[in-house]
Amino acid sequence: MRRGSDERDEPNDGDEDSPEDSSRHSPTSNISWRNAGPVLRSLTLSACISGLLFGFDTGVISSTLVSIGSDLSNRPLTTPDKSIVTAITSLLALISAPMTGFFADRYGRKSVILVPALLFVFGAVIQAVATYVWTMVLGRALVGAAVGIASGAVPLYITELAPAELRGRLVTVQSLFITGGQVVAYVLGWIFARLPHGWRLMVGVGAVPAVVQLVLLIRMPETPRWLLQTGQDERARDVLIKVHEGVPEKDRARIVQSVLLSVQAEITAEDKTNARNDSDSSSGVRDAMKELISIPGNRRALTIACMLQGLQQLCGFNSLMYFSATIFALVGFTSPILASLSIAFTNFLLTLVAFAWIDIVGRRNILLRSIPFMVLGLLLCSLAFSFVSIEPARDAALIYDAGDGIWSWMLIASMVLYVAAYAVGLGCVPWQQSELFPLRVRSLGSGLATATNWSSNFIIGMTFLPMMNFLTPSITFMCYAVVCVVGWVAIWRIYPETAGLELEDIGELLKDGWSVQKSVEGFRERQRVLDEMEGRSRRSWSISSGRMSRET
Ligand SMILES: O[C@H]1[C@H](O)[C@@H](O)[C@H](O)[C@@H](O)[C@H]1O
Repeated sequence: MRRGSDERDEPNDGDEDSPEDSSRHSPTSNISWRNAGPVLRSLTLSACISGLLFGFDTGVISSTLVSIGSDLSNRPLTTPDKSIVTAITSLLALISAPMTGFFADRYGRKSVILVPALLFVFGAVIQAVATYVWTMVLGRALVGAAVGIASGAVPLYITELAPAELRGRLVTVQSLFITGGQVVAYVLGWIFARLPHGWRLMVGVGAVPAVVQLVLLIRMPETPRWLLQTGQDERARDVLIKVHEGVPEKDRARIVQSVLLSVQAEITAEDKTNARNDSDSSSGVRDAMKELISIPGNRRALTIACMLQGLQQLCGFNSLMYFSATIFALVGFTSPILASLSIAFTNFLLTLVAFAWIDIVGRRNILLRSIPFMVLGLLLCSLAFSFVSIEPARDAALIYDAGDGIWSWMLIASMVLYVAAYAVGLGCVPWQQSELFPLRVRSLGSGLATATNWSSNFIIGMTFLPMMNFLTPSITFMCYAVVCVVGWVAIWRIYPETAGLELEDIGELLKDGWSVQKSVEGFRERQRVLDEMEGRSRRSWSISSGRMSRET
């Protein structure tokens, strides 16, 4: 595969630097997923259980609502009951997400993953034993608070631990767990719905992975960046050595030293800025907030991170996640849950493609190439909806398909196209948010970007059904297509390629402008170097095994 090519004309942002500039600090280690080493793998996996719970708890609600019957407060759920039980999770997530920054700086990155793991356990148990609507709401609220914190803290933890070449992939493991959790939720919902009071099992089962995560995480280390920031240099070095276990020993010392030096340089520079600002500073968070907004590089990082997170939700994806079964039932599918499982499953499968490509093709490139397919999928949906009339009267006889069922199938095919394109790009790339921010404002910036994600998620959840009713389904899907087009232009103009760069270099990149052109050239250069290194190691392997082949 050709690596990292971005054939489109890039907007010229006036950068004069040579392409090598943006890659020169990166201690290219040629580390790969296969030689990532057990420490790095278990770190990622244990952190990502939060992703599984995030996906599970957001996916399980649709089947839960239809199976509760009169088990809560001795009466069937009313529409306001259903709305509050659903919305409280996103609401608490959007309130708790910005707090991640404060706690992550003060108590460490690992602690802010441990707390949501506990909340997930309590939330699941409270829901499973709930006998009143308000107890169920309390359980959903705890789970929401956990999802909000974990969704920002996990990418932060992994971003700060991962070697540059693997960062994109390792953060994408979280997305794999989220989408996998959604598939599990749909399948379990489908199975448990047949049992009496099966919904209690559906929600209670979420406690199991949370307990596993608590046990695993207790033995995991803090991130080297946070350790250095809090003066624990030796521990930071030890963690870095473990993380780079898969790298040949002669390179490892050089890489660890280089990362240590660049983080320390960043901390020193930040200390100087702090000293200058000390006279008018009263609180850490206020200072960090001031720095985030007033320093142009930080402001750019925040704009990009919030733009991507907003776009991830405002493109309308979760309207399908939450309501696809309802849509498929309305257009006359006899097995709407199965049809909606196809949406969740496509989302999961194509996230695997993102996992394979994100560091090779690059974040920017993957978005610029996948969003046009989302637009196509949405326009086809919109077209199909104009030939399938939906009657909210729930009477199958009133469903009218001008093409004898063809348009209903066209609808599901175009939704699958849209979801596939979403999963490859927009479903994952925004979660790379933490890499955009310099150390001092990283946790705050990530928390705010996560809050943007949850606020936009809340907006879509609240507006989707009213839009379908008042604007028609055709126009609703057209609106999402317009959001995607606007998003594409914004990405093309301001999102530089960050794949393969050390965290400290990304800060440099955004200092003097959006640096799109420079970043794309730097990325191509890094890919060329990696290709050469790969070629060299393949050649030396062939020589040592006495099989020098022509191909190398
Ligand atoms: O990255 C995830 C993923 O794409 C999920 O499928 C979606 O439901 C979430 O909202 C999103 O944040």
